[in-house]
Amino acid sequence: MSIQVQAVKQAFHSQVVLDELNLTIEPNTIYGLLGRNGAGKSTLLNIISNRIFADSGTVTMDDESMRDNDRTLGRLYLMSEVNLYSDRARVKQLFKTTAYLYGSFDFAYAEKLAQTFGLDLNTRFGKLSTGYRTIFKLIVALCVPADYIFLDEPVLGLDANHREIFYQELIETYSEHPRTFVISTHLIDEIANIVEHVFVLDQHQIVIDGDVSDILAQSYAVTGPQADVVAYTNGLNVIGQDALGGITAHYVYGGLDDNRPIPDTVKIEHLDLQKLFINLTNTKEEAATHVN
Ligand SMILES: Nc1ncnc2c1ncn2[C@@H]1O[C@H](COP(=O)(O)OP(=O)(O)OP(=O)(O)O)[C@@H](O)[C@H]1O
Repeated sequence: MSIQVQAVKQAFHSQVVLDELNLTIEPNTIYGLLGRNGAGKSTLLNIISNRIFADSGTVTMDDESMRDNDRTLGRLYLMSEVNLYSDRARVKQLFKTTAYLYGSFDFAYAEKLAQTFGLDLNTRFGKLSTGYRTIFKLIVALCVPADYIFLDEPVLGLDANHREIFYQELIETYSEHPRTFVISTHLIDEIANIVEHVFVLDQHQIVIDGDVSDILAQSYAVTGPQADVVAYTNGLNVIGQDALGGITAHYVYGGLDDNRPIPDTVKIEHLDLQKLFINLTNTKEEAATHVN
């Protein structure tokens, strides 16, 4: 019961956003969808959710097309910045509307979450602050009976305490009731320990598609005197570099050469997800500014 995105192309006017993009979203997994501003993350989530139709390519759930397919689309929920709610409706009415649209809704959990976040169920949607609108949408996303939940910038406008509550609740609800979450966010450090698998979208394609632990296991920072670092990383996949004082760092993705002796002057550590992402998606101009 997975979702397959195959050869999806999307352009707006003459600007290509997604080009022959492929990926598979499996059941019961927490994904991170990472990409620079304008990379096409929202476009991709909108295409999978039928909010926009791709120029070409297919989106299927177990070989069944998801295009205009109520059965498959009913198993999916997209939380995004787009406002689908009437300003006059009260929060509790909106929960009922969602229950009607999706066939059911976990009212007990929604009330518990509202209490935890301090959201008054009697408030009209239009009176909610930016942060509380996000909180309302998050509560809906966690309480709808969907198997695939897409969270496009889920913590937009949330303060640090509310972000922490959200991450905790996400982990708890996922462990009690596994389903798939795809989280698109720029706060990579905050989700690095939550997501199991990442997609990195860059240059119109998915450039990384893998389990976080596997990806980080083959991502390295090699630091030391410039000549030694350059000699050691020669021929490896160097995705970025920094230089500070006499110390040079080369960032390597894709493994080291086990037969190559490591000079005493050189230190090798694993990269974290954020540092890996920054180096993978740096433009040449940006990368040049890191080197003295
Ligand atoms: N309806 C539209 N009409 C024209 N251009 C669009 C439309 N939707 C998106 N775009 C363009 O497509 C590109 C990708 O936008 P998208 O919102 O998918 O990126 P994103 O990765 O979600 O970005 P961000 O992280 O900044 O939210 C951008 O250049 C955007 O301006």
